[in-house]
Amino acid sequence: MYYSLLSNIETPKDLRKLTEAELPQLAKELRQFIIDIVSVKEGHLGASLGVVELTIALHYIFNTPIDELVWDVGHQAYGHKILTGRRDQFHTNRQLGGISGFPKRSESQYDTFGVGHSSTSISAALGMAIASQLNGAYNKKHIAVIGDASIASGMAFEGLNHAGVTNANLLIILNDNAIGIDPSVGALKEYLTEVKTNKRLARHNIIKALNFEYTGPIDGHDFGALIKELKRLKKSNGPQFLHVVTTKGKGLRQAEENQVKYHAPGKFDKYTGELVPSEGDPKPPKYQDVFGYTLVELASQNEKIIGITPAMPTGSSLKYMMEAFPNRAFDVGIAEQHAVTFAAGMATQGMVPFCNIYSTFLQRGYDQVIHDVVLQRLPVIFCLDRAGLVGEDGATHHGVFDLAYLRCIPDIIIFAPRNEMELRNIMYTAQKGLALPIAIRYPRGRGITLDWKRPFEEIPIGKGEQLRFGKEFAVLSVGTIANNVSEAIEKSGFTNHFSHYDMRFVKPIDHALLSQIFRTYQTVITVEDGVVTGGFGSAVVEFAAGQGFKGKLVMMGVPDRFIDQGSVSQLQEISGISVAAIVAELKKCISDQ
Ligand SMILES: Cc1ncc(C[n+]2csc(CCOP(=O)(O)OP(=O)(O)O)c2C)c(N)n1
Ligand SMILES: CC(=O)[C@@H](O)[C@H](O)COP(=O)(O)O
Ligand SMILES: [Mg+2]
Repeated sequence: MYYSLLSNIETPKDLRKLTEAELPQLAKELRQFIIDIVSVKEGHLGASLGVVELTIALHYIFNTPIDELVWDVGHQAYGHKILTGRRDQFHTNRQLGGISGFPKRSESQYDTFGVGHSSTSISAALGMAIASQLNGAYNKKHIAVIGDASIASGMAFEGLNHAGVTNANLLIILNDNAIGIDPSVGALKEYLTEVKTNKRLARHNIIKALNFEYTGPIDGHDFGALIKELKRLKKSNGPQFLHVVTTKGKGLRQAEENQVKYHAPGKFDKYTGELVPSEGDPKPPKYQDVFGYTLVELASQNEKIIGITPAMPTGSSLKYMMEAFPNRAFDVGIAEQHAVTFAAGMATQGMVPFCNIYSTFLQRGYDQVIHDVVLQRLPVIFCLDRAGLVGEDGATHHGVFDLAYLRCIPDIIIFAPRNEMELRNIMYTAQKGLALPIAIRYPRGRGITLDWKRPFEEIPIGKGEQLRFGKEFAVLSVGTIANNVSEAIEKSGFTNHFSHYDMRFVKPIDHALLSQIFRTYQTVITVEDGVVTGGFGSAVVEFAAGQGFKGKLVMMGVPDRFIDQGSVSQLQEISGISVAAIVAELKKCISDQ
């Protein structure tokens, strides 16, 4: 496609030179540009297609970057990036060394706030707005664009509650497409549906009740309606709320019809919209599916089992239990804090809650883990998907902190399966009844074997395993990074020199096995796909110090800095936990001997 208008836009100043009549043509080009690139480079699609008109209208009417625009989550900000100086870099989106898939302050002055996790936009924009007033910048507008799923989160309510008693120059735009990644849930979603279909409700508008000037709902694909309303809102002050209705995936038939799949569809044909089929032999299952299918299997045997996900039924594969046992599986919306405490409540009643949360998103429910679950020794089973380096989502999404942030809590069991069978077996073990809560962390992506659905076996709590015997050195790992270690030992050329232990449990760590290791070896290497600071290796080092170990300890793990986006193998290389990096360390042990 020839981008007659888009190719002339370097910044929103160029956009503002267009006539209103030219905006629909620009929208067409911007949509096509996003499709052209995302179809081959992958990324989030539906959300950005849905806000093309809104993005153009906001930069057209408001004086960005002086007026500050905050995108919630940020997965819908591709159009914003392309219109704000990053059109020619957009083909590097989410790749190593390229631009981030989310707004990022260090990337552009138009990215006013770094995002990736949801529901922060109202608080951030309110902070900016009140600070602007304190700084005497009374005419600056602060705009938060938030989706219907993200506004249902506790943080968003906290921001609304505060904003409603201020005179901040804050405009909140609710981009209501009635879907998150999966269909939106909850009473607020039902309320918004009624507002859209039954205007009588407007008299009892909850947003007005919170002291906002409310307008809408308006059609977010209609430039006439958008421009008129934004011009009006630009002139008024105080907390304002504009309810905009859009269609996720707008402009690509398949993306409109299958909004869940086209949230982030992978590669697709830019002309037909059809997904590019994955080729090759049958593949081992994704860990999320091992979790999802195993939970259904266990739930059919144990009626106390409950499944909980905060807004990720597809990503976590809890959807299988939601289909099989709709009364015992809950999507609670983007509400990690609630999900954790809801699970705690269930546990007090003798239920067996499996609370599945992406490792990175559990960070939001940290106090709930400590105060509501662990302090009360409630046997909640946390399944932390997307642990370790997740790849192209980058720094906001890597699940690398969990071992460190959980390990410092007393009375919690922490386990990382080495493969699919271990994930199944620890789920089986946990639902039989543990005296303490347990966190089971496993990575994004696929396992290692097609033959994963084997009979259940109980896993002894707190016991590690020796996988390989070698005479000189001990390598200790937890979780699936064991596969890198095994491969590295094979490739090192010194297989007889290295013992390999899968410690399995970071807490309680196997003291008997560690004692034996430190009595036997003078060099011990730990490997983990989490931060070295405070993680598994730290636990081993603390133990060694307690034993007065005088030999050499090497800790391999994610270094003490944020890791940006790239493929998992690229990021493992950067972090020093790739097969090649481990081989190099093993060879060094040999040469230092
Ligand atoms: C705290 C947190 N939990 C979960 C997610 C995963 N997530 C990313 S986008 C999304 C749905 C957002 O839906 P909505 O706000 O309606 O925006 P839309 O995609 O419809 O534009 C979810 C659940 C996240 N980014 N942050
Ligand atoms: C924006 C966001 O937070 C999600 O869309 C996330 O990118 C999903 O990650 P997975 O692709 O690993 O499910
Ligand atoms: Mg939505």
